[in-house]
Amino acid sequence: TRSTRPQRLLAAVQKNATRGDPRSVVKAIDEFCRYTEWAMNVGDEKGCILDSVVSEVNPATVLELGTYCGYSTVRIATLLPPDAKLITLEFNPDFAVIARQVIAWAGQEEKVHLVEGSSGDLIPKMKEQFGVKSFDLVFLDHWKDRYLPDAKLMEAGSVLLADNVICPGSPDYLDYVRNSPKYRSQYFKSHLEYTKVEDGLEKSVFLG
Ligand SMILES: O=C(NC/C=C/[C@H]1O[C@@H](n2cnc3cncnc32)[C@H](O)[C@@H]1O)c1cc([N+](=O)[O-])cc(O)c1O
Ligand SMILES: [Mg+2]
Repeated sequence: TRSTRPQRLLAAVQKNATRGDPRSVVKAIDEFCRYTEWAMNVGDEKGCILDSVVSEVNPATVLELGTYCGYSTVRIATLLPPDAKLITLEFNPDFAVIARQVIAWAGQEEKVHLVEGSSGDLIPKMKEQFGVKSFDLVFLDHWKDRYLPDAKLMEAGSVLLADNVICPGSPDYLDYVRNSPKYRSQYFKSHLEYTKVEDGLEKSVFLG
């Protein structure tokens, strides 16, 4: 049967990236998605904004919602100190299988804990299951209609960084974080990965 897009993306990583070199994995995925087959990774342009926010927050604990193929997982993990923890949630087992191999190829397994399941179920269990009361940084890049309900599950002090607030868009989430006194929100204008369409990231600092 025909391969899936994540399988073709992984094959491109294994063919073109150097094992243990996370930057070469990021580059291989970006080249594959730009010149061969588009895929919904945060991409190189928005990825640089993601990198700058991760470096600024310098988090000890990170939660990523929506692993997909592990592109942003690798970008974030590469910037974390050895004792930092990145928990990434993915409910599609086929995507999880691919992401684990991309993360391994990049040599980032030690810092990454990929948990299979849905954010709505897992976030309430974070404390008891992983001993993490709150995260220093949360990267939201999963189904756009889950951003707001999941943000409300996590109001325990952290910086939220959301992908795609313009395209495909998450209007209810954007309205909430921009108008709630609990957040100081900031928009980073960019483009939808590998295209000229406008998109951006929204960084929202929880004020308590
Ligand atoms: O739709 C987009 N992203 C949805 C991402 C979805 C990914 O997160 C997982 N997931 C979903 N809810 C989950 C809940 N819990 C765990 N994993 C979950 C899905 O299994 C998938 O791996 C998207 C679309 C475009 N686009 O141009 O169309 C561009 C982008 O950058 C995007 O991120
Ligand atoms: Mg996205």
